[in-house]
Amino acid sequence: MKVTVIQMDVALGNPEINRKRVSELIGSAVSGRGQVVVLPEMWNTGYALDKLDVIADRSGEPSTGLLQSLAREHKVDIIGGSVSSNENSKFFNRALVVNSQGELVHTYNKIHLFRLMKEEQYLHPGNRNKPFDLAGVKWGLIICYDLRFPELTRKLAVDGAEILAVPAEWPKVRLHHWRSLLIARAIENQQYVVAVNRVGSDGKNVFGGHSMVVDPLGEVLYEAGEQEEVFTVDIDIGKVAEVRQAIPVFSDRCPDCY
Ligand SMILES: NC(=O)CCC(=O)C(=O)O
Repeated sequence: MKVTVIQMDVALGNPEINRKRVSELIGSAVSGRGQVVVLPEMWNTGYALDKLDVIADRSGEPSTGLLQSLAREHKVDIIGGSVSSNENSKFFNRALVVNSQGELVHTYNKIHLFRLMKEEQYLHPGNRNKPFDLAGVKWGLIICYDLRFPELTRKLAVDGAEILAVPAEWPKVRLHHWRSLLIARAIENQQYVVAVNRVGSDGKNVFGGHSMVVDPLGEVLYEAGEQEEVFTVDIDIGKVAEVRQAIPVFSDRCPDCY
């Protein structure tokens, strides 16, 4: 399976520019190659949280419709990172996943809201997260700060996830945590990790890029730099079962003992 990561800048508070950019990047980078494409966190608005009543999606639109038509047009599955979405005046940081037939196959509202970027003042947290099927593979998806809560990723892996997608807006100042936690989640859960960070600045934070794909042994298969970049990595999903058989963490774990 080929996974294409779109490491992009996000125009603060300007969904029109961001939708245009996402359309261009998906169109030019992946047209006709039959891949899973992954976008970063809050790519429609960035963290313009005080303007969400005007600029956020309403019930996932227009972002869902846009991703559905791009998926159909380019015949790609899209893990559409996350977008700010207004549900009856409650705002969520919501992940959207559409398959290549243009069907919305998964949504997830970020559970752990990040106080350092004031999310808890503007957004409502999600309260559930389950794996989903895409391109014949079982995926888990968490959003950015969720990465610091290993029990969430472990539960997704116990429930069957073989690959973890991590859309993010992770500041450069904590890149060391980003890299270390992504590699740790891959090793401890013996799964691939596909992590997509944004680049650029929103005036308050400079975002670090370093999107990466990590294999189930914790080897970094590709790591981007700190500029916009689109890259594709071949994933051998059979490696998940191989590693889980070689080091049987999932049969040796003892949740009743701790
Ligand atoms: N957007 C986020 O959730 C940022 C999380 C972050 O920066 C962290 O250090 O955790």
